[in-house]
Amino acid sequence: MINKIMLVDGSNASREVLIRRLQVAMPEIHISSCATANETLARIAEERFSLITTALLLPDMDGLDLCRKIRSSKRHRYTPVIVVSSDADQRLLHEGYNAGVTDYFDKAHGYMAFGQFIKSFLARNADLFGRILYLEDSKTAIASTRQMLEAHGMEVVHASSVEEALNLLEKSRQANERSFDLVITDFHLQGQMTGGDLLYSIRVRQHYSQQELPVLVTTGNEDIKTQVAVFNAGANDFVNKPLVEEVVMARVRALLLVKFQYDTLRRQAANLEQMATTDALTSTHNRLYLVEAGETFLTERNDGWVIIIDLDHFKMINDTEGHLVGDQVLIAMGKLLNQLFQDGLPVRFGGEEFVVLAHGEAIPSRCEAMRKAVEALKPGGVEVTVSIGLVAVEAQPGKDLNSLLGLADNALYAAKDAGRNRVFIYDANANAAPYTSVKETTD
Ligand SMILES: Nc1nc2c(ncn2[C@@H]2O[C@H](COP(=O)(O)OP(=O)(O)OP(=O)(O)O)[C@@H](O)[C@H]2O)c(=O)[nH]1
Repeated sequence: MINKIMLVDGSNASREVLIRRLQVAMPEIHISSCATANETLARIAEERFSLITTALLLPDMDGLDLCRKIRSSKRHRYTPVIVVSSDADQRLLHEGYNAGVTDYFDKAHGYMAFGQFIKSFLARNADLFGRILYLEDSKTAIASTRQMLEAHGMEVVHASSVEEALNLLEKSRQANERSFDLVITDFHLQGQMTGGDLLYSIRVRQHYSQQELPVLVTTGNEDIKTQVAVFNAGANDFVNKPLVEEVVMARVRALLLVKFQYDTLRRQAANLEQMATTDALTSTHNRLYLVEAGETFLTERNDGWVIIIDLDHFKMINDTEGHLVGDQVLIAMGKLLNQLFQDGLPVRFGGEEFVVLAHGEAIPSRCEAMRKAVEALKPGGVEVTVSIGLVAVEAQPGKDLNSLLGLADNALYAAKDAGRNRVFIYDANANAAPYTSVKETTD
């Protein structure tokens, strides 16, 4: 996480303005500042910063020399460094890359633009930190690789055998905890099972795709045959031993990027699906969802019911209390239906009409309880009642959802005709009768 910025500038006035611009653009970020290069070097040896900005002319050192020193430090070797200057183009073109400058803010754009520039830089270069399952059985390799990964902000969980690695993967899946973002494994292990076996289990047995769980293989053998074997086994990529930090980290970041982009796409797809099938006002399902999932829901069991609920004299509520209060009533109705029919499929059918699909012998009595609950609801102090019509799927053999909705609607009209605020059931003899006349058992 980027949360600490070091700002280096020899001029008090300029430092103050730049800090203010950063604070305005990113109030959540902690900003420290230094006036000289030596002060900066002492400070960054003590504390870890996620970004450093520096002027090109400092009282005690050239800004690019400071950058070189930052690059040779252990702690901030990979920390982005941004030069802030008004005429650095030529120098940066010739020397900046070698000195390790990451980017350049031209003061000619004005101080106002500085905060937004850094904010957008951070958004575009968000650091990639992942949880890595690391399988290696050589003690010397474990310590150094772990240290390297942790120095780059990775969380490392080590396993020394394939069995242990598979156990850790399975456990995190079962516990539904944050699973691993990347597996790094040696291809040739001393135990009975090899890195190839681990890959086989991950891809074929546990069905993780290469985007869901990337695997980076380390191998001491770089011949083409081994490379082909590594990829055939389902690895995303490989690195040769002895490991070179820059190479390993470039691969790790590229694979984490694949994984995180895949996670984001999956989350967005799930959100879109949710939005497309949910009624925005009442948070019940919408009509589209009823069409898509209704028939399947009813055929899951043989004791299904189709229920239509209509608010009584809702036009009057709108007319006397206003549409906003009307909306509050609809929201309260949606909440109640979602609560009462968590095991069912509550839907806003349109306007002030709801449909619920539900299973169980006690559905008529649950509808009567719902009617009473609406009476007691009084959302925003408004007295509200509902009329309810329902039909049992079993009593109407061969009827599809559309026809059942029509029959439930007949019962609803009978309830309205009989004076509203009541439950009517459409029975097997094509009669719509009030709830109280029906004998029922409870679930
Ligand atoms: N506030 C609000 N009103 C809505 C919304 N959708 C539909 N309505 C209103 O719901 C009312 C439905 O009125 P009617 O169909 O005449 O039914 P009713 O007044 O409930 O009468 P009965 O059903 O016979 O008891 C209309 O005034 C619509 O404008 C909505 O999203 N918000």
